[in-house]
Amino acid sequence: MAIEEKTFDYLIVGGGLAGCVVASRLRQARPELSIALLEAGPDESHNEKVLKPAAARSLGGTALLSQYKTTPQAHLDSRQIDIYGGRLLGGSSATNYGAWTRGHAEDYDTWARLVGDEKWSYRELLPYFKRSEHYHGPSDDSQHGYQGPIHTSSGGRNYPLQDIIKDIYKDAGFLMNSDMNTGDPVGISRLVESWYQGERQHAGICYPLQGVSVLTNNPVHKIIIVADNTGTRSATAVKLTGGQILHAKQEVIVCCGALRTPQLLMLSGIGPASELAKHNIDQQVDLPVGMNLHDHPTIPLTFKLRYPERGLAVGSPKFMSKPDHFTGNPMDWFITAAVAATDLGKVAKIDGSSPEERRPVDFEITCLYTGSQFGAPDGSYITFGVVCLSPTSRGTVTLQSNNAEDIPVIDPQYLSTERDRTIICSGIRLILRMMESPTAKEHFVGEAPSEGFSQLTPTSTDAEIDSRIRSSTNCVHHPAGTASMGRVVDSECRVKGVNGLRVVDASIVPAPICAHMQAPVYGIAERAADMIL
Ligand SMILES: Cc1cc2nc3c(=O)[nH]c(=O)nc-3n(C[C@H](O)[C@H](O)[C@H](O)COP(=O)(O)OP(=O)(O)OC[C@H]3O[C@@H](n4cnc5c(N)ncnc54)[C@H](O)[C@@H]3O)c2cc1C
Repeated sequence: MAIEEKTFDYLIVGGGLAGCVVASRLRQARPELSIALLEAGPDESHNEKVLKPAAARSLGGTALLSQYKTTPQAHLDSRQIDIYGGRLLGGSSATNYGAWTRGHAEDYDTWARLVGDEKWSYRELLPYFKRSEHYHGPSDDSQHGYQGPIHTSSGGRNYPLQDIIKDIYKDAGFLMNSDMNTGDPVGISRLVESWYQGERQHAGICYPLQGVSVLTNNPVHKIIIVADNTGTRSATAVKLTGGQILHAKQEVIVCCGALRTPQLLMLSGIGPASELAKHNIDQQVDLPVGMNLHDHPTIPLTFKLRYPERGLAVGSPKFMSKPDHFTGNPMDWFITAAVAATDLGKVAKIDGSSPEERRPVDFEITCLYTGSQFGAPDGSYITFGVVCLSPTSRGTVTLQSNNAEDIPVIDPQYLSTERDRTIICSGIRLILRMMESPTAKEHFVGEAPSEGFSQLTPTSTDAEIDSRIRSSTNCVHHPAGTASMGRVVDSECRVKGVNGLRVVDASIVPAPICAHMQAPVYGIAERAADMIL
């Protein structure tokens, strides 16, 4: 696309979830501003694969979903794990699975404490969470917004196994939580999604961009930083991979997501000296860019249905004949929980941590009414997932080369701490125990491992479970923390040591949030837009 204008008030780099929110809010509040939103990928907002939940499964393998591979993971049998990221207007909000969870109030209060600024506490962020959502659920003005751009709902779910799964969870002692998005997600809650009436709600279409110069298919290669004669550095422009330069009168705002934002900062000379030197990049500012990568690892466990002919899961003709089964994810309930104190005691003995160091949430159990480990789903299986929501493992994003189009080197160090391995192991043991209940036995035959694995049961040894963890853990694509607030940006999202440069996206989250990341990032971007204004 030929770009007519060369100078804008704001240059927003990355037209993903956060970039669209910031561009839209700045323009709505101050229509006189000239704003360019520079997105590496195309605008495919009305593509069926983006809009419809069933078609969205075929986004994999297309250019709209970048498939990043991690480095071989030492604690996962040296496997390279796939992490996906959307590369189109709307970013990962246009390619994600649509789960809408806010996390625990304590996550944000910890964040506020870490950076010494109450603005990031749950109480202070709440208006921004509310501002982003249009919740189609019970009325609770104290916790929810009903006029925001993103329609969220848990309605329309009519899956045949919903009561059975709920009963299994209740029999295990978990209490119902009627609304997991109030700052306390603990318990059994119904899935809330950003699929609404069978269509994806994503930032690229839900946040109006009229009046913003949306420049798609325009990857940015670097931010141009100039120093004045006092040594003060300022971001003044960006250089596109095609060589063109666009100037910013006020600010450059980087919103490229937790894998690409650190890459762009380093390509621009912001990062650790040793890393930049490897690629002959002159250092502008020494900041720990690319450190502190955190993500949520997960492991699937598939169970075989006793009566698949009843049409209980994806693939069975009876299940497939019901159109309302495809208006969102084929799942109903989440369990959100902390690991048992006894399990933490075991961790404390190994890593020297205090067993009293407890968090309100360590993991989540999901249950998808589908299973595909033997090829295409045939309606015979369902799949539980254990997601480690409060990992203590931290990894890095570093440079592969000094070309913005190359994929950075991603090393999340999944399950590198005893605590994280214990959390996953506890979740697996919980599922195995729950599936021994009389209700579960009536409906399921047992765990159905893929070829080459032995079946897990409640009597499986820790070594057997550990072996499964190493060979089957992957991730739910929630990377964050690589331009961490407090270390790389200040509590106003400004890059330390460079005027006119901010980061607003999942990169700034300093410590893991017990949530799927889109609702938090919408809140963060709303908060940041207000700050910039
Ligand atoms: C497959 C998948 C499933 C997920 N499922 C869920 C879920 O169910 N629930 C949930 O809450 N979260 C989910 N997530 C995570 C969630 O979508 C992300 O955490 C969130 O979108 C992050 O927002 P962001 O603004 O930080 O980055 P993104 O939304 O990823 O946006 C980054 C944007 O920057 C662009 N960009 C990158 N580099 C450049 C460059 N050099 N120049 C110009 N543009 C650039 C990219 O193309 C992209 O559009 C999922 C993510 C994926 C990928």
